Amino acid sequence: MNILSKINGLDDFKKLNLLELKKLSSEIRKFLIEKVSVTGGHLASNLGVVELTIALHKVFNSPEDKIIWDVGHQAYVHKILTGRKEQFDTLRQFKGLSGFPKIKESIHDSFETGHSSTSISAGLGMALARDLKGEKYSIISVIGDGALTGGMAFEALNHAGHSKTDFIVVLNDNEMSISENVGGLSKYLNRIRTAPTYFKVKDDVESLLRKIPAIGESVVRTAQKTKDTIKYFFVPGIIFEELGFTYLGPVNGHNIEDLIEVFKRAKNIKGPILVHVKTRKGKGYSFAEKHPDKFHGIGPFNIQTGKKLKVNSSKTYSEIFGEILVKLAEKDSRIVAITAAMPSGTGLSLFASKFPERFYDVGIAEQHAVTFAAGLAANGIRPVFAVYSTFLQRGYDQIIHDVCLQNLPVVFAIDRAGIVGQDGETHHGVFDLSYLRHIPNLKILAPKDGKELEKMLEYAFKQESPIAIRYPRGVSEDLCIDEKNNVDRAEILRKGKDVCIIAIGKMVKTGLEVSKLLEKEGIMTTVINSRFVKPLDKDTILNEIKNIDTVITLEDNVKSGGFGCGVLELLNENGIKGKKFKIFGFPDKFVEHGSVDVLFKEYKLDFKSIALSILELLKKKEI
Ligand SMILES: Cc1ncc(C[n+]2csc(CCOP(=O)(O)OP(=O)(O)O)c2C)c(N)n1
Ligand SMILES: CC(=O)[C@@H](O)[C@H](O)COP(=O)(O)O
Ligand SMILES: [Mg+2]
Repeated sequence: MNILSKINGLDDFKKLNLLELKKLSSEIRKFLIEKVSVTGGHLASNLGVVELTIALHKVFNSPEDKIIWDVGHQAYVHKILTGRKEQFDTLRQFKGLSGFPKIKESIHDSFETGHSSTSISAGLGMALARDLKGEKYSIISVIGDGALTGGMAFEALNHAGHSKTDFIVVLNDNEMSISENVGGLSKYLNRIRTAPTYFKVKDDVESLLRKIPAIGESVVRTAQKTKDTIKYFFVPGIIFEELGFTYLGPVNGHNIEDLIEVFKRAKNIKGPILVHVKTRKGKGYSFAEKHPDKFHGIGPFNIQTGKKLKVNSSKTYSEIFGEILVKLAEKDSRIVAITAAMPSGTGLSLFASKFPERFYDVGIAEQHAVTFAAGLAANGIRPVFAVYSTFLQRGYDQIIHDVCLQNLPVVFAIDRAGIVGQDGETHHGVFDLSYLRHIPNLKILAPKDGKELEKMLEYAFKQESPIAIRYPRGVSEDLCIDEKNNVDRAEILRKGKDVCIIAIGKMVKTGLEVSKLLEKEGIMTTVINSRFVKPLDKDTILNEIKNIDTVITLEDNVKSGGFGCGVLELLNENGIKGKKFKIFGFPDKFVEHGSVDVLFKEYKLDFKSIALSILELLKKKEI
């Protein structure tokens, strides 16, 4: 690591010659593999953008010039070059280096990302602000071919193209989203990947055509009028040209010289430019090149074998969901499944292989996915949209306007609800209970374990109205199962006279642990597994708290507008007064990255901290 060890920031980097840059790219790859094999992280995307990032930083001058990384999972090389390589041992750990761009981490991180397809909108906003202030520098948005499938990216291209402002979009095309990329645009990009590199602007082609006697003026006129002409054959990125961009490319994204040349050219052309760069996801590490999906986001692994280090044999909630869905779909041919570019993460791969004709990967298009599900349901099909809690935030209006207003039987299987861990602020699923609970017609459930998820899914497909089931990231630890108890009622797990704990989802386990700990202190608790966030099982809850002075709720959602607020509303509406009441959930702040256990302790939501808080509460008089 001769060259890398001497680089402590962009000033050192800027002095390197081409040969040194080439060596540096190999050293960076080795460094990334070594570090991510220990901490885990988004390896394959970063291995693919080594030369691209080097060339960008060689041609542009960060932080004056601003680079915006779409999704931001591929910004590790940028972090290395901008003075953060020493922090890589702490990557994605609590208080350590974030896996995404963070303004507080560096002045070279000009905009924060985590969710996809935002970089062009943000870049355009920054470019137009620059123009308004009369300033001069470059703004570069780097977006992947997967992120380009998101609707926002198109909205922004449409706006940027006619804005005529100086703005560069770098399309990092590796033919992959997390899984294989999907859709018509992806097919179009595949076609133009093989075209010769094209550095001229569309107008040049027209003047070239004019000079060919056999073609001449009339063809140019026709070319200007119709889309199906020779002009479209000559200009590979015509879609972008028609939107108002100058298209440059396709360029080999692993050739630093070519990249430097194209970026220099882009820097000097006026108006919006799109540079199409072809890269290979996982480049330089055979296992990641072969399985870019597995190495997209990976836990600690063995570098020699490419195998994950920690293998937990228990099933994850996603796997359980996928398996049950297949069973249900075998019995009911109306059941179909939708994903927005997360087939494996949501556990839908099995369903996709069993029922390819009933499986839809719509790309990174959560809004479309929700309304598409509404359309299917409106025409007699039973869709389930399996989606991470944080990404469903994108579909909020569609849930209200297209699904719930018409009371359509769409099932939302909301994965990664609660704290997800190392991805941090942008990815924790701690808002869903609050952004869903106030929507009329929607039922919201959360299972205490995998077995209950199974029952809840069966229940969901029997409903004639929308229903959301939310469950956490990771493996399910089975608690007790009450065969007689249907999931349409709350479940009483323990009975006690001093405190009533009403818990939802994975916090039911915590509730039981709290209860056992308090019992050692002579405090007897009732523990209710609410199962429903909405509608609450009013009869069970009111009956159980009748003779108990202290009521607490547990949830892995923010407190504001969440499950506890729902219980509080229930008590209020039923005239229940004079009890001590406390909501345990996440506070009104963005929760940082770190392991799930560490974060629960940090926010005093582990069972010991909760038990201590309850003891405090019992000492106090009424609140
Ligand atoms: C709104 C949203 N939906 C889903 C995701 C999950 N996600 C993260 S990266 C990714 C694939 C992105 O593909 P691409 O932009 O081509 O980048 P690559 O990993 O290929 O470099 C997906 C689906 C996300 N971050 N944001
Ligand atoms: C960057 C991104 O949004 C995804 O890659 C996400 O990190 C996946 O999370 P899981 O590891 O929970 O599937
Ligand atoms: Mg890609």
